[in-house]
Amino acid sequence: MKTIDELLSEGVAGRRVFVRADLNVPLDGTTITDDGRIRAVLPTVEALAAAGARVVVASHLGRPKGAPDPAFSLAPAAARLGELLGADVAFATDTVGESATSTVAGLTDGQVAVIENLRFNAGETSKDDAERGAFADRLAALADVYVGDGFGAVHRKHASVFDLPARLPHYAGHLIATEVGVLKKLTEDVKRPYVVALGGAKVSDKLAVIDELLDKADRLLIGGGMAYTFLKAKGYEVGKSLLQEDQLPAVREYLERAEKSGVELVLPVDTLVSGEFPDLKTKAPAHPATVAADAIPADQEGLDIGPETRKLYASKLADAATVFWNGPMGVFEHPDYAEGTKAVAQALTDSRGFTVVGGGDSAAAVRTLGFDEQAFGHISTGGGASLEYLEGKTLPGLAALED
Ligand SMILES: Nc1ncnc2c1ncn2[C@@H]1O[C@H](COP(=O)(O)OP(=O)(O)OP(=O)(O)O)[C@@H](O)[C@H]1O
Ligand SMILES: O=C(O)[C@H](O)COP(=O)(O)O
Repeated sequence: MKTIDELLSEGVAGRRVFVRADLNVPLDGTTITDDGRIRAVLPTVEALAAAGARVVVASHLGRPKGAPDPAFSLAPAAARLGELLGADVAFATDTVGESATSTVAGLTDGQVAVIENLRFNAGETSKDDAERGAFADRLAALADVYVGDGFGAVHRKHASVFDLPARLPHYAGHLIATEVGVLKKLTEDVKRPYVVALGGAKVSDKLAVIDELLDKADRLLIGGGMAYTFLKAKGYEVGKSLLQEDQLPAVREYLERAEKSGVELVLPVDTLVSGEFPDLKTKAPAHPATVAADAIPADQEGLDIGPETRKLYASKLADAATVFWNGPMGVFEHPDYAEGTKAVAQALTDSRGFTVVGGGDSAAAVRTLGFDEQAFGHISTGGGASLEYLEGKTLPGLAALED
């Protein structure tokens, strides 16, 4: 894999460089609540701009349905990138149309532009190779060189991640190089006990990872939206909680395998529940109840791990030599459901082992809940991406950067 350092030594002045970043930041309306993913790509963008490149930054944001949707505009991220760079950043209001073409044509050496959310075009995420390829062709027309630096999206076989680098000379940016360097340590010579804590809401994406982790980790702690499919698989009622019904047979198999192989698969013993999802805007008090994990009422939804589980998980993390954590333990964006995530973050900061936090929301949680980033071994910008890397899978966005 060639890196940006090689590109810089070849010289980039006057060349149009397409930087595929992951600017998928959490938003409250148009306000960015955590800009970690924008900061993470700064070294690459700054180095290219300083070397006189005409930098075209592109990303997805959220999951719009293949057409423009103002709620998912990248405009706030472009503005924040400009603030962090201390420079004007041009913004194209489309991806490959008139605005993008003229914005890129108008760049002078050392200037930076951001184009609109790549997922406003159905070709970006299409499963059809030809449709993705056609979009990649149009993106390729905007640049001379490709730099992959959107680590959080390298597990996606999407046009800008997988097909575009095949069409241009391609290099890995600083963020991807750093992320891969750290995560490699967890696949090669991992110090034990190795404990993995999993939570979050992308349950269908992430349940499959457990299959592999059962062979690699010594202990798995399950929280967040992920937990309820496990509780259901054990025969408990989970009410209105997040549930991945179609994966119940697989989860039952995981429980059996863990039992046989001696891997500790630890599930919540209690949970905070409510009849309704909390208001994340007003943050009005939610008054959750605490119930045992096998006593979730039919009309209630589990929204955080409970106090006994917090203590249990802290104790299971205390002796870890290596910890990987992805996915908040609850709906941490609301203060009434943040304690589970805080307890796990605290246990990691107290740990003397090597600790890695992965994921857009997990990293945002650590920062917005007031933890010191320096107290963690590494904070990865990718959740799904880092999990799939740890699984040993070939990630499309990394494979595409190979020579
Ligand atoms: N019990 C729950 N019910 C519903 N949502 C939950 C629950 N627990 C956590 N969440 C939500 O999970 C979301 C984060 O999940 P997600 O899987 O996207 O993690 P992530 O760290 O961002 O990883 P990635 O980078 O792969 O997206 C948060 O917005 C949080 O509110
Ligand atoms: O938040 C993430 O994990 C990345 O930005 C990828 O987003 P996605 O899960 O919508 O592809």
